[in-house]
Amino acid sequence: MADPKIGVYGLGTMGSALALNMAEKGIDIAVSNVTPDLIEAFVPRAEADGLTDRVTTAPDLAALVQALPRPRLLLAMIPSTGPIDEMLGQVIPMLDEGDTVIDAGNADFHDTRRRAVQLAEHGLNFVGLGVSGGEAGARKGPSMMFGGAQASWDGLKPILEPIAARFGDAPCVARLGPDGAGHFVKTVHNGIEYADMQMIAETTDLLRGGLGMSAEKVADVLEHWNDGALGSYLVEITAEVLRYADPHGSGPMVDAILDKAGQKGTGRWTAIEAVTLGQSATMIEGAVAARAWSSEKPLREATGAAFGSARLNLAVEPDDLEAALLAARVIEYAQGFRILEAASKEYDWSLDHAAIAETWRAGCIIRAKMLGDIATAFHEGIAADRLFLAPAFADVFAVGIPALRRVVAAAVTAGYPLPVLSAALGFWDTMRQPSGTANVIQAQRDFFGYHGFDRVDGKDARHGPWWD
Ligand SMILES: NC(=O)c1ccc[n+]([C@@H]2O[C@H](COP(=O)([O-])OP(=O)(O)OC[C@H]3O[C@@H](n4cnc5c(N)ncnc54)[C@H](OP(=O)(O)O)[C@@H]3O)[C@@H](O)[C@H]2O)c1
Ligand SMILES: O=C(O)[C@H](O)[C@@H](O)[C@H](O)[C@H](O)COP(=O)(O)O
Repeated sequence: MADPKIGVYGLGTMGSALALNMAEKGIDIAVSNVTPDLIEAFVPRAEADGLTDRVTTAPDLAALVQALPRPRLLLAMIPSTGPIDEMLGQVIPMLDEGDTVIDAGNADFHDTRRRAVQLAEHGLNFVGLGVSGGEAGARKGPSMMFGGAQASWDGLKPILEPIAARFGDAPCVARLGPDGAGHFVKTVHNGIEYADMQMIAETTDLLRGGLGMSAEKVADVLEHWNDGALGSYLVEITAEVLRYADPHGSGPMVDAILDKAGQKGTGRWTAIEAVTLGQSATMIEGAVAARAWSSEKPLREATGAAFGSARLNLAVEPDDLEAALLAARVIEYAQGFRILEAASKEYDWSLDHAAIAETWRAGCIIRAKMLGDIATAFHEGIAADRLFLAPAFADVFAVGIPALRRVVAAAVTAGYPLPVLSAALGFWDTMRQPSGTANVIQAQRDFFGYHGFDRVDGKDARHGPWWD
């Protein structure tokens, strides 16, 4: 058996899939896990795929480090909170100058920046690798967002490119910047994922609850949309899940699922970073809020009992829903790239937004046809804070905004909650106002707090007459 090129620590859902992907692409690997069960479970899977010759199993972290030739490449696919710090505490003394540790989990980029500094103090490299695509993506080709030194990228590229998803011939992996840049881009990816999932759920509710369609019929509609400009992994899988019947009951499987959404944090982190960077991403915030509110089912039941939960007849056209969702999706990506641009400036990352869009074209959860147009728009020079002004989307908005307005108006009138679709319209109508309402805010702030304001005419009088 040849020397392993890389070690994989953590053989859970993602780690085991990524390891098999590497072995399948001809990369010799060593693997281990904190508990032996997942190591034992991994071996027969490697055997079943005919990959045993590529795999060295190690009983624990120390043996895994020993199994790796120097300079070592050690990839961890474990929870990126406490467990990664625990692991680093154990492994740093075992490693030698020039070795590299890769955190491929969903880490908070602040932690990644801190860990990069920590390892550098020991002459070690730390890479924050955002990995997207779920289990299937990890196994057959994920999208990967690399944050770390150029030298680390040069060393890992021969491993990451062969295992990555491909859009045409292009591998969906790129070095996006130093230290936390990769994990930050992955976090925003997940924020957009939250907003897209919520928008599709809101639209499904309008089609089922509002237009009385069966789950099967909605699946037909989404499948049709997926053949068009809305083509994307999330529209595709929503159509698929709507077709499943409940094996333990009767009716559609989705109706057997409790309407309380989980969240592990990346959406929340995106919203927090956006606000901190002065880039409020209302669609992502709306999606995070919708998940949080969904967990308060008893309160929703009590409020419905107290004030009625009935919804009125909904008068919308399915074509309007399609056009509205498409326009809202452009705004959702635009809000995402505004956060990325703000962070790029704040942390001096010089993010290449076209490369980010290209990395998201295949393998990841938010992969969508639209990402091709987005990448082209950036190559053609659109600024990252105004993707919605790209000529490629002018027609989308010409049709989609009036449709979105009709959909939101009808839904609001009929009592259908649209935290994310309505946020899209709120953003659009705010950004297209040359003169907004902030003058009143400035007057109020000055009135109660002497905060001052700038005058339209530029005159040097920063406080109102209420102070005279
Ligand atoms: N699932 C996804 O769709 C997905 C996609 C992209 C990224 N991610 C990220 O990938 C990482 C792994 O997720 P997963 O879905 O593979 O989770 P998972 O199936 O729950 O596996 C977690 C892995 O971490 C190990 N582990 C847990 N606590 C540990 C500790 N204190 N020290 C060392 N190892 C520990 C587990 O080993 P034991 O089971 O033996 O404890 C297991 O190997 C997470 O950061 C997650 O956010 C997940
Ligand atoms: O890109 C991906 O492969 C997914 O986004 C992945 O990272 C994971 O499934 C989410 O983090 C789940 O997040 P929630 O549990 O917060 O929905």
